[in-house]
Amino acid sequence: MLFESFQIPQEQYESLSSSNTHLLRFLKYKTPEDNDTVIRFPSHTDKNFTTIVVQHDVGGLEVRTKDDDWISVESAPSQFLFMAGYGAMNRIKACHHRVKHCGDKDRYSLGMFTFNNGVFQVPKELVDESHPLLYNQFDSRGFIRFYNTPEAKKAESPIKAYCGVKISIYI
Ligand SMILES: O=C(O)CCC(=O)C(=O)O
Ligand SMILES: [Fe+2]
Repeated sequence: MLFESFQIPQEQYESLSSSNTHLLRFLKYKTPEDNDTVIRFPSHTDKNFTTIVVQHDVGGLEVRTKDDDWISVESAPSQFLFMAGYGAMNRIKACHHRVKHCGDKDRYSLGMFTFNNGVFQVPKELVDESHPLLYNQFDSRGFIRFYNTPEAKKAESPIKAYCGVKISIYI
């Protein structure tokens, strides 16, 4: 669906979408000991390709907008948040998100993390004069290993630090 929305022909994305691995993770956040609002999962972007999160009963998930405001994602049975993980599609930015959890109830959420296997390359349909190539092709598993290094941790954008296209200006 994601590739189709950018009018990428099926033969182009088939190899990308057929070599994915999905990880379904249940998360439980115990009732906080004090009653102040607590950041339970600090702001981050995911290191996989895309993520779907659904919250059960207790909300708290927030996403950061391009103006650096935080907006909360409603917790409703029919509400799923679909977000870009490393955001190497050239057009879609990685989604910064966090979890704030307060009150007197445990919080449960369910996340489905989709990983690319092998080498990821920005589809050429997403590169043009207004959208120059931002990322060199990279090994998705290699990026996961890089993500836990001190270099990635101090980078504003781990994916840019790993495989961002470096622009040289000659004067
Ligand atoms: O628990 C949530 O709502 C989000 C969890 C999350 O962001 C993560 O596991 O990467
Ligand atoms: Fe996350």
